Amino acid sequence: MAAAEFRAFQDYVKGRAKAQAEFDGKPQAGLGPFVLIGADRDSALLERLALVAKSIEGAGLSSISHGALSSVATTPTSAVLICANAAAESKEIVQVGGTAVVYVRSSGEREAWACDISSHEFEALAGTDEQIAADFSRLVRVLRCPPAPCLGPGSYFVSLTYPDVSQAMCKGAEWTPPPWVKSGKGDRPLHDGLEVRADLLQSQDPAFVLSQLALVRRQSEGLPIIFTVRSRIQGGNFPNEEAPFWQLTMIGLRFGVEYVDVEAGWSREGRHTFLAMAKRTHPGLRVIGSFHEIQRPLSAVTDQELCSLFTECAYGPQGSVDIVKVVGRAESAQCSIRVNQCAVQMRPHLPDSVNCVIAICTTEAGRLSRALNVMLGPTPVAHPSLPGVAAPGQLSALEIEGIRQTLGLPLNPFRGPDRDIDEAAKRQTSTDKDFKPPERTV
Ligand SMILES: O=C1C[C@@](O)(C(=O)O)C[C@@H](O)[C@@H]1O
Repeated sequence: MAAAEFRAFQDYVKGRAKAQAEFDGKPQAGLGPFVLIGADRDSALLERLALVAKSIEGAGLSSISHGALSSVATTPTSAVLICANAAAESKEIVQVGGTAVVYVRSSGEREAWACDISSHEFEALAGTDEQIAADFSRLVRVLRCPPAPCLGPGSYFVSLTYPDVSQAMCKGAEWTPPPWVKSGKGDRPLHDGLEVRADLLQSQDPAFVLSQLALVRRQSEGLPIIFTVRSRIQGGNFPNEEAPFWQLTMIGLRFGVEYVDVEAGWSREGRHTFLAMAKRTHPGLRVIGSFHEIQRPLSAVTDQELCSLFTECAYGPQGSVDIVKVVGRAESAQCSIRVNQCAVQMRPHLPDSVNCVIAICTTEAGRLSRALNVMLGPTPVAHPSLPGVAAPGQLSALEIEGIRQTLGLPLNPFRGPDRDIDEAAKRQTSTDKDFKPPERTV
């Protein structure tokens, strides 16, 4: 990691430094120049991508210069600085706050020197110039532009459960979006976001995770990526240890995901430090503050405890959490109603930065909560073509709309009639899928 803030956070995670970053609510203020590094053989690619970065409205990049890494300190913050083959250079760049150093490469081996001195990484997957430019623009926007409108009520994001997403994506010249992205009619994307559950991937090796993210972004039809690392105690498959969680979450930032999920079960100090760093260096990033209260049934959680979970999810530097998500474990339909009511009650007391709330329950008894959540915030969903559901009781968007219809609730008022939810889901339901809960540790 090269940018000063990234290095400081890595040191913090390794226990070598105290939390120090403060976030002043003006994330743009700390941005430095935008640096592209890469091997000599990729210099034409670097030149092309510098032009792409410069053309992005709102990114504040008005010129391109060429030079050595050591010239970063004197490069204007409005410049894209191209440093081809910076291998032999000093690491002075680590001292320059707010500077994004993007390691650009065409497919192939990652070079250790470039990984070491970069804060971000862009692999240009095979494809047309337009496809590569579209992928790169997304990284630039997260790093330089204000965030896109936040996912909100009525929207659905699919929780991907592939151990390897290449199972669902063709790697050939003609990239075909999978059915959880594009409807049979092919007019508009079916969902509003794609959640990459890094803990469910077959490997958490940085190179593998980065390549999975690159595939998803290429196939996403512009849908934002939500990057999640869920530990076992939180209903996922990752160890219940905080430092490895931050390290893997940093891989999501390194790639340039649009949303990151931060579980409120981790230490306040860790969350505060991470959020301060992440929001300062990624003005386009959105944060979902989550809590999974699933080790005990909701009947064992008092109203006061349940309400305070919403507040805890919003904890962080001012303005840093965009969405609050509380997940409980239901034993009856009553639990769904309770979690929903609690969300409605707490909503006005959350910080202004919180755009919306997600309040759902796991288990089959909790399905009602998913149908009710449609009015509160984005709803995580399954899809029949995925290998399984991400949580017990998770439903597809079509199933959720079906429940609303059956119960006589207003059909999703945020989705126009032109928005086909899913043809494939009419043939098979997500409930046919097996869910193998990770082993319980408590
Ligand atoms: O937090 C959530 C909610 C979820 O656990 C569910 O119950 O649908 C599924 C997860 O993938 C997601 O990150």
